[in-house]
Amino acid sequence: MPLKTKDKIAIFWFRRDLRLHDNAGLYYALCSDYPVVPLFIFDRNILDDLEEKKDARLTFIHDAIADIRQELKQKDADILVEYGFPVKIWENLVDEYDIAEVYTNTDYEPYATDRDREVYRVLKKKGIVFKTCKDQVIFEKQEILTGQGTPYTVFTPYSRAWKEKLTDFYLKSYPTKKYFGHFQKWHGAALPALKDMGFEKVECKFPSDRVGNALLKNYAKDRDFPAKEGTSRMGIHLRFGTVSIRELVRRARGHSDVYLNELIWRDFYQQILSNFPHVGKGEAFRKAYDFIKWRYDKADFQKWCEGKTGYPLVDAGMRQLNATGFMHNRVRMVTASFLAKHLLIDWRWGEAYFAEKLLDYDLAANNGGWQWAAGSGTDAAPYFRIFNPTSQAEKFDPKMAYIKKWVPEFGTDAYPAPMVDHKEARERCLKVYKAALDKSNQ
Ligand SMILES: Cc1cc2nc3c(=O)[nH]c(=O)nc-3n(C[C@H](O)[C@H](O)[C@H](O)COP(=O)(O)OP(=O)(O)OC[C@H]3O[C@@H](n4cnc5c(N)ncnc54)[C@H](O)[C@@H]3O)c2cc1C
Repeated sequence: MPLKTKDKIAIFWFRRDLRLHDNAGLYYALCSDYPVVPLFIFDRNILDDLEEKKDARLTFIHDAIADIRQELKQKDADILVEYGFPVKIWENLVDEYDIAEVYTNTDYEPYATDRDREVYRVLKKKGIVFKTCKDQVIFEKQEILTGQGTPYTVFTPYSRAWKEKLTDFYLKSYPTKKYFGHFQKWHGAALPALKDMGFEKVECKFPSDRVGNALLKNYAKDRDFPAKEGTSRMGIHLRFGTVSIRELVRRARGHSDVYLNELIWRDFYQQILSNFPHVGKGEAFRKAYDFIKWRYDKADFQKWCEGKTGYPLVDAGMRQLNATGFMHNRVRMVTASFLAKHLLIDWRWGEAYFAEKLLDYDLAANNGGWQWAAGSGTDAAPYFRIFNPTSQAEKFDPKMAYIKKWVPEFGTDAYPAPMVDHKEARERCLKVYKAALDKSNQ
């Protein structure tokens, strides 16, 4: 049966939480007094900006929605899937259906915050309650503060406070399954195909959504070596919410403190973005670093993008990124540092390139990682500590297995000479950074 316009319903709006299990907002919707209709919007404000029409992230999202739909069908329920501009879509939905309440999970990115404010206005005009829930992080914005009531800007004390506050209460799973009978019973139209939205399905194997015991056991010793499969590849699942952060933290606790720490980094950068929104608007966390005279050299940037810098670890990383949409964390740090410090190219160019390519792209973590590498971010190592890409390769890829995989011509005449000399680039960087910081002190 189709969705009837006279039924009074609650809507649960999926965004970065594409799962039916352990989902906070969905749980509260299912506990409301109204039958629940799930909704997903393919958002043209985001999609229209994607130049690559074979974007694997779209395939991932589409697959996740199809899985949700499949599960709902077993309960005689369905999901409303729209394509367009969210505010406009909501204006239509409130006219068409008798909506009592709307539930969703908070999305902390600046675009999402602005969009939700607009949607709130549309709903309010009709007297519809809009409830947002914490789901994406363990602790949000104001939950972990210093003794002075200010946000932490240094990771180590933040992580200590985070661990002190953590109790089982924050990790409890939301038992949505118990309430699956509260979905509205109806059958909708087929999902819009990717090609109807101007995209193509990408044939690729996404990482599993499971983190095995062996991985957690060896994580501390293996995670820094890009040739090993030593990290969990949970990035894309956490980005789109196909895995619950509470579930992962429960797995990490008691198995790997080092892994838990990485999950805390994720919360840390989310709260930085919420508490210091200027970082999400193209500004350095430490304003003094915006005095740096960057080189906007397109040809050099292109060499970096293509993995043709003549520094094999940097090149391997960039080629892994271009070919797979993934880059190992250690190599993300080295490639980012190389762009900002060796090439003195504005880190924002690199940030944008990663945003386009990474399957696990997340504004808060990406911006945090880039600003860390450029020295302008939180908790930064002093700017004069500059990664040496050659010694990083010797230390973390000692048998050159990673390099040989991605840069097979390394060691032959076909491989380019280093595009900058490490020592000279280092000195140039120190000079330019110092001049900027001196200027900001004037
Ligand atoms: C320049 C730069 C850009 C980055 N861009 C992103 C990004 O767009 N999206 C992203 O999720 N991570 C980003 N990171 C952090 C990190 O590199 C990735 O989270 C990690 O490599 C993903 O692989 P994994 O899932 O196997 O990680 P694992 O090592 O298995 O870690 C598990 C999870 O912990 C979280 N995590 C781990 N390290 C960090 C970190 N430093 N900051 C925040 N969260 C972390 C991620 O959610 C990750 O999936 C970036 C790091 C740097 C230096």
